[in-house]
Amino acid sequence: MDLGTYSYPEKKKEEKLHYDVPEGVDIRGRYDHEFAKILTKDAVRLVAELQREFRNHIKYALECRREAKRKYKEGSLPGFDAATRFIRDEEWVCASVPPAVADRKVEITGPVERKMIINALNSGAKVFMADFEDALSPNWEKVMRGQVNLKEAVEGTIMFHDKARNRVYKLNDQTAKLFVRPRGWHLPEAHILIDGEPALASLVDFGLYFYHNFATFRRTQGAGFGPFFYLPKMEHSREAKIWNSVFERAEKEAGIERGSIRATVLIETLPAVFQMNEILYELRDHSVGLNCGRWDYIFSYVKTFQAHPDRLLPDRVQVGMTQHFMKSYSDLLIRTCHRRGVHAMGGMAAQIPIRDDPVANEAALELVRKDKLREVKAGHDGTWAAHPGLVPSCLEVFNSIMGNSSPNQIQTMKRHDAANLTEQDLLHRPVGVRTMEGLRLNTRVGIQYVAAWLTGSGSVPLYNLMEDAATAEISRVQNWQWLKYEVELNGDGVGVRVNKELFGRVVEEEMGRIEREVGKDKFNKGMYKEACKIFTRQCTATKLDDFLTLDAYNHIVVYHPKGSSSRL
Ligand SMILES: CC(=O)SCCNC(=O)CCNC(=O)[C@H](O)C(C)(C)COP(=O)(O)OP(=O)(O)OC[C@H]1O[C@@H](n2cnc3c(N)ncnc32)[C@H](O)[C@@H]1OP(=O)(O)O
Ligand SMILES: O=CC(=O)O
Ligand SMILES: [Mg+2]
Repeated sequence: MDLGTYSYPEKKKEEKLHYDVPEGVDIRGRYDHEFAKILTKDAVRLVAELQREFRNHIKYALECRREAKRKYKEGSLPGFDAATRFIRDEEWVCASVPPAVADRKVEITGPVERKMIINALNSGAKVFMADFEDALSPNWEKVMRGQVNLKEAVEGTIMFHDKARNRVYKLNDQTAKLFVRPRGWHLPEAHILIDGEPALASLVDFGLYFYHNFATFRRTQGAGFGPFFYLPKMEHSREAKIWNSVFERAEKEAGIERGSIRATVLIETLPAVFQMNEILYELRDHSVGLNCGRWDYIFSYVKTFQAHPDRLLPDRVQVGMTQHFMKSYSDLLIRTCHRRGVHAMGGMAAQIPIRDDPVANEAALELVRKDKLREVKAGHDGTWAAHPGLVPSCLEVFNSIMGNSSPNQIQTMKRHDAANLTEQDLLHRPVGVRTMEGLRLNTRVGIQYVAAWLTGSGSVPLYNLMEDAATAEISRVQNWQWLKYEVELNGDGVGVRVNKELFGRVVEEEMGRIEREVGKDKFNKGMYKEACKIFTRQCTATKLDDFLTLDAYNHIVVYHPKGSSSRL
């Protein structure tokens, strides 16, 4: 048994080896005999077929996003769509919840890394959301190893040998149920070319995982259903409709019943909050709820209102779930999901355990408990935990309100009171102040996150909080917006305005602080200077980049054989 260490083919041989792919497909990622077991001709054929069938729909959906953005930039506000009022008004429900995932009180999340997968599946959480998205830096090695790891996880054979600690990790008898989050529609997988174009990362992650695991998963985990997915960053129900068609196509290909695949959609963009019924409607045979992706939601609020200086956010730390627009979003999500018979999942508190400081650790845990108590009392059926150390507390809070034996509150917390939430509630201006420390923290966190991402870590602990692509995006777009409008830092009492000169000084000083904090050696060996360049450019660009990771992705693409050209 291979315990997580891989023997690579000799260099000379490696260059001659290549993946056996179907016509029209070219794989530019490094050859590895483990990856070749994932990139089989039939598995890649499914990905290629999905891409050929859906690429134009996806391109159109992305074009619609750009068109909506143009309107918001001209002053429009997102809102409910009059044309789909009938979907919101009529009574209908989604397909019933698969018994295997009726209870989702606590879901742990984490990147698709071997040790993390084993720890997460063993954590005592009901579900593990294995992430190719916010928590992963999607370089070729991570993405492909992630697929290898998930296959072994579904087969139940996954193991890891931590040689330094002489510790072997393997699965317990009882494990969490697996959900997989593929990357968003906007991201390419540059190492796979289909008909000369980069593959759509969502379809690569979905297609390869589905192909290799659907049969085993349905037998061992899903009790006849599955596989299960989380779907990120959608802005409109037309995007959910594409996913629904992708699922139907995959089910047909696999010869399994329609409605076997189930997915929870993250409501994590501002436009999508006005489309929750419509999204569930499109996916009604494949849905298993919605989730409050609070961090991307805040990012999306800034992005949507990038040209609305009257809607600037206060410091990032002040934009919590008790802000009126955030509370309204969570209440409406619960109301919508329960009316349609599916789970209303809560989101991620950013606090993580603080190992070396019991007092600070207890304070962090208390913040998490408070957040979870608010969620369960509001009617959420479950929540996310970033770390195994948080799972018992989250579970205890949910059980204390729901009772150990109730799997969810779908039928008991209808939240009729939230039916009257308006566009004004959902767009309510956030309250709070902006400070120099807010600007500094955004900068310090943003640069360190990008540095980690460039070296292969998509989720990192920074200042005792979990940081991932979604939280880092808030830091980036907030700096951009403050710079663009030269806002006054009104919380410090000194009335300083943010401009390029001030920002330049802040970047320099914060780079100095990072160097002191991480140490000269780590700083010099790391990618902090490159990260600083990327982050600073994005904060000061005239036009706001849609995603931090799109630009940064170009820095982690490695073609094989080396030197072959990029077609991104
Ligand atoms: C906005 C969103 O999209 S949220 C969802 C996406 N984000 C995430 O999924 C973040 C998930 N969390 C993490 O990645 C990690 O908890 C981090 C990076 C924040 C902190 O990780 P670490 O610094 O390794 O934490 P720490 O040192 O306390 O870990 C202790 C142990 O718990 C494990 N662990 C920590 N987090 C997780 C996790 N989420 N899943 C599984 N195991 C975990 C570690 O691997 C380590 O295991 P070991 O004792 O066997 O070696
Ligand atoms: O994906 C979750 C989020 O909060 O963003
Ligand atoms: Mg997100």
